Amino acid sequence: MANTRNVSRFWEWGRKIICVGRNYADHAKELKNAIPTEPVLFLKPPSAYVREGSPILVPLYSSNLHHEVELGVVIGKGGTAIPQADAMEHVAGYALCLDMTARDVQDECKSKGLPWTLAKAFNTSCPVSDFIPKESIPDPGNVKLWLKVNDQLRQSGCTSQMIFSIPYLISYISDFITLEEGDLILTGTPKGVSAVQEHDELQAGIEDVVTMSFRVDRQEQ
Ligand SMILES: O=C([O-])CC(=O)C(=O)O
Ligand SMILES: [Mg+2]
Repeated sequence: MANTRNVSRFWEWGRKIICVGRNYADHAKELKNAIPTEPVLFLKPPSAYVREGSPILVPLYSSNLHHEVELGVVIGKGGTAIPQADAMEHVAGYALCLDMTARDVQDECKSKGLPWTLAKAFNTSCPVSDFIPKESIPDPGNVKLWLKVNDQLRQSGCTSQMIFSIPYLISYISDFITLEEGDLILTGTPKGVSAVQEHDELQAGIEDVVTMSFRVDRQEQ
């Protein structure tokens, strides 16, 4: 069994954040991306974490910062080439996460064939909830996620819509990138992504499990 106690403050561990993109067909379509035939991966550094009480900062170089609500999977036991059948033994728990994305920068990177680093990995690009012990989400393949901006519902989806399941993702990622205790996997966002502005209030939740809220500020010059 994974040791859930150790990683309950996983954001302080300095471990990697592995993000899966285009894992919901409805979101891939809204951004006019093809439905992937294998997982699309990118990384955020641990400096991207932000916790409730601190604001999400719009980077100086972006004028189109988007929210993406996602289920995060916290790794409790590391491994390489983890078989799908064993994958859930490596999970300590979950977190509600936002994959904040400078969409204008990402669009430019995409058109130039450049990596998404400044679009996805800037400071405060990964707001996270408290740690959610594994037992609190018995079926991570069927949880409802939602996000509101200033009390207006923008995203509402269910992890049952994921193209690649959590066990598949853990197995796939660990073939190439060794997973370590305290790593976080962001499993992709459902449709409804949209822009946020300075002074907006974001509220997000996993139905019946957790809610969190963040204020948006502009980064100081
Ligand atoms: O930027 C994107 O659209 C890819 C992504 O992170 C997601 O689908 O969650
Ligand atoms: Mg995302």
